[in-house]
Amino acid sequence: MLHIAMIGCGAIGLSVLELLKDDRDLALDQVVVPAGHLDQARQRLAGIAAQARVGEALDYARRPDLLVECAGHAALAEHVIPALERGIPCLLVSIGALSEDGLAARLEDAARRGGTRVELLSGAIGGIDALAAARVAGLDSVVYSGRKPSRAWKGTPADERFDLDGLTEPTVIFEGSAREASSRYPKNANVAATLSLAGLGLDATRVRLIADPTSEENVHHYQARGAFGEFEMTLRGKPLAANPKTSMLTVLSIVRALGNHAHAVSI
Ligand SMILES: NC(=O)C1=CN([C@@H]2O[C@H](COP(=O)(O)OP(=O)(O)OC[C@H]3O[C@@H](n4cnc5c(N)ncnc54)[C@H](O)[C@@H]3O)[C@@H](O)[C@H]2O)C=CC1
Ligand SMILES: O=C([O-])CC(=O)C(=O)O
Repeated sequence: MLHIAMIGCGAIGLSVLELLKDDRDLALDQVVVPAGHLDQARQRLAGIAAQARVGEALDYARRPDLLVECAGHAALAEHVIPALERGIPCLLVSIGALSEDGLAARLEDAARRGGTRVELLSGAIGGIDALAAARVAGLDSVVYSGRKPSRAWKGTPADERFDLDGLTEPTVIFEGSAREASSRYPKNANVAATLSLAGLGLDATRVRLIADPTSEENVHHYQARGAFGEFEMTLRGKPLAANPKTSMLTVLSIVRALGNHAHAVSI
């Protein structure tokens, strides 16, 4: 039995728990959310994981075997780094946080000092195995575009620059490096950071973000070229009903990763 702690209990966290509630190899012991969200999290968990302790910090007395983060960028410094330092292995989806200066080095250092490992999950994108393998022989270019329905860009810097409700055709709302995309769009450009860390890095990976009033999908497309040859991938993800910014595949990638840790066979 694998005892897990979860950081965050929003659209991703609840969907993950719903899918895992009958898995006898996994037990959710703890959920961490900010102080203002404790009651809401307890209510949300009542039907699916009533046994879980809900707190604003991890209870190290009930040491989890594995911690999974699905909370947002701030959670890395607040919860993930301290857990790694104490030797708890961690799975992350808020990969864009690593665009912050020095944070990737702090994360790696914490894992080394704790004698443990941190795994960056593929989240809403696929092909990370191929991209990271291709990098071994050298990559020349990686170009990514992320296209989401207009409503997914509400509350982002694009909301200030564009009349999102008035758009009638696909509109480029950002063009630049993955580093800039990740820090300006923390809830919408984690995929850009994931591709960068698997591939050419945050500064050399080119990113285009698009608000598309004609689409109901989160469409991720990238093209990689290098010594290995080239490949191209398009992923048309369905957004979660509870959060239109987030694709369902993100949830499934966490469920897969947890299963791989808990079960006898991993794939
Ligand atoms: N790698 C990928 O492909 C993707 C990554 N993400 C990441 O996952 C995060 C969560 O996504 P959703 O569940 O859709 O968001 P959400 O807004 O529905 O839920 C966020 C949850 O985290 C909690 N939370 C917020 N700040 C926290 C903190 N500092 N410490 C602990 N808990 C905190 C909130 O109380 C809430 O329960 C996003 O912010 C994004 O960083 C999201 C989509 C794709
Ligand atoms: O869920 C998605 O489609 C991708 C996403 O939000 C991100 O890259 O942060």
